[in-house]
Amino acid sequence: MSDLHVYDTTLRDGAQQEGLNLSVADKLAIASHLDDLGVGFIEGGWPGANPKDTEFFARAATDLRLKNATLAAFGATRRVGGKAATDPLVRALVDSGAPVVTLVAKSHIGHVERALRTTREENLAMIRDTVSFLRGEGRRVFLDAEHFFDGYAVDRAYALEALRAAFESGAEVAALCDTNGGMLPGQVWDVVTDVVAALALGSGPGGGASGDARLGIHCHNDTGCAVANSMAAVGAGATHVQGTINGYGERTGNANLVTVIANLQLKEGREVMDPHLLQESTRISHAISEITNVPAYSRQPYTGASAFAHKAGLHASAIKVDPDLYQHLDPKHVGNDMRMLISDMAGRASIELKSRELGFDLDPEDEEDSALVQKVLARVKELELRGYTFDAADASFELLLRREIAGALPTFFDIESWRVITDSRPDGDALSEATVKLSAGGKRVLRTGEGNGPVNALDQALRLALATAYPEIEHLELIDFRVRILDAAHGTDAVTRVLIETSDGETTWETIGVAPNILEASWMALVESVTYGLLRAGVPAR
Ligand SMILES: CC(=O)SCCNC(=O)CCNC(=O)[C@H](O)C(C)(C)COP(=O)(O)OP(=O)(O)OC[C@H]1O[C@@H](n2cnc3c(N)ncnc32)[C@H](O)[C@@H]1OP(=O)(O)O
Ligand SMILES: CC(=O)C(=O)O
Repeated sequence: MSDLHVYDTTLRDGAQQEGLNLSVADKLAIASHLDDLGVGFIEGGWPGANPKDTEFFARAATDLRLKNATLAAFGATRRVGGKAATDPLVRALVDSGAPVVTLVAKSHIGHVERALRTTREENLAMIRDTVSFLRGEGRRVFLDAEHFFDGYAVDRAYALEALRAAFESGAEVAALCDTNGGMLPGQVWDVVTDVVAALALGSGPGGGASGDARLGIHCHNDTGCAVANSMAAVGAGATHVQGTINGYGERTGNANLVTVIANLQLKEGREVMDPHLLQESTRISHAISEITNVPAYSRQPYTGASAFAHKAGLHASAIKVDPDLYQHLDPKHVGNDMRMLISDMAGRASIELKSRELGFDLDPEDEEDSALVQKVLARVKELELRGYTFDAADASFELLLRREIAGALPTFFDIESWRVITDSRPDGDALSEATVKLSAGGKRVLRTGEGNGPVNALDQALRLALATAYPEIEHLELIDFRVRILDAAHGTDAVTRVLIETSDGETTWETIGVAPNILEASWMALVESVTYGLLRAGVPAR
């Protein structure tokens, strides 16, 4: 295994993302996932800065059993003119019990003079005093050299002096921070190369810094280069890399740690972590999205839902021969999957591969299968012209395919008719009432449902009508409903596209309906959603 430190700051810098607010329980749950992923260090927050972070460290001491990672507490150097030993925020770092303390310190002379409003000597004294004190308290100390790259451009000698002060006082790591995120990879490479030489680093164990000292990197993504900058720094000699899961962080975020690790390991051949743990990265990235309540970014490299999803027919036809022809690596390395998307850009190969993904092995050499593929393809193209979008409604595509394959789709129910009315009421609210007539379980059923809107009422009525024949329907929940008016420029020619997301508590699926009338489109998507739910549950037609 390589000697590179993998340092995660999701719980500290990640939590500085706009709209992200983690409870102590959330932080503990995320820390567990990070440990499962195999990161070396988990920065838990800033104890003393807010009660939540203080409590996190207190609870971590009793509730968190880390297998792989070491916990780090983040904080600042002591106050100007004070003493580390009596600084309450420095004391809180010790009291956190974390074995590692990461100190943010100024290395940019402009920040020393204008933000700290002190002298260059006092800033260096703050670094020395705080690092020495924490070392004396038995802590490993890492230093985050804030605004290092901008500071280096203004006064290289002073920026280096700040790092020397930290190392001479016993810091193990000095992480160069691109705090404003404005750097480009070439600049980072040049600066890190120079710092490694100037501080005579690179002669230590593992090709790292001399003695136990290491140079680290902490990048923000303001130029869209956080990952590339982190890679450049590691290439130039940094042996400690910081980042966050899903690239969370202040402003445009931090370097996405999974992307950095996967790049180093799978592209550059460095053994950063156990390959089995890397295979957990997609699952863990998504599990953490659930906790943060920030929707997973589908186009995220390696772990995104679309990272190995293929839409173009030409891609599919080559992938049929060998997936490597249109994929930069096997998604299994990061625990992701290849998926075929069906749309009007599909070709026969797309339909064949998607069918295989769904468990239907259609043989292109077989005349019947080939005709079926051609028919499905033609149907998809015709429907997409009318406003369907099957790449957002996988479940509806599966139903379309099954309708063409003899015996692949049971007839769960037959709709006779449906109707909705909406009443305005004296209290100002409007209430909708829907009536559905259908046959299921060998009986004709008529049910009425009420709802706060017409689609809600239709959903209720459909469920009531099916409940006796299919009690399994109780587990299905409509979780999202999206409407889009297409070709609105044509006024009355406009059609409505409705996408419905449904859950059975374990998984979710999307269905689609397209019609000139919004209620008709909604009804189509609802019927598809329920049909697919019954199919997934393995229920026989009754
Ligand atoms: C680059 C980064 O992202 S570093 C992480 C930043 N994270 C955060 O700021 C989140 C947590 N922060 C907080 O809760 C609060 O800002 C606290 C508790 C740390 C401080 O709060 P307050 O005492 O009210 O001070 P305030 O936030 O207004 O100002 C920060 C003070 O720290 C000083 N300071 C800034 N950097 C450092 C440093 N590296 N070392 C010592 N002091 C510093 C500032 O000069 C300022 O001093 P002043 O009060 O004499 O003006
Ligand atoms: C320390 C830190 O988060 C930064 O400089 O960006």
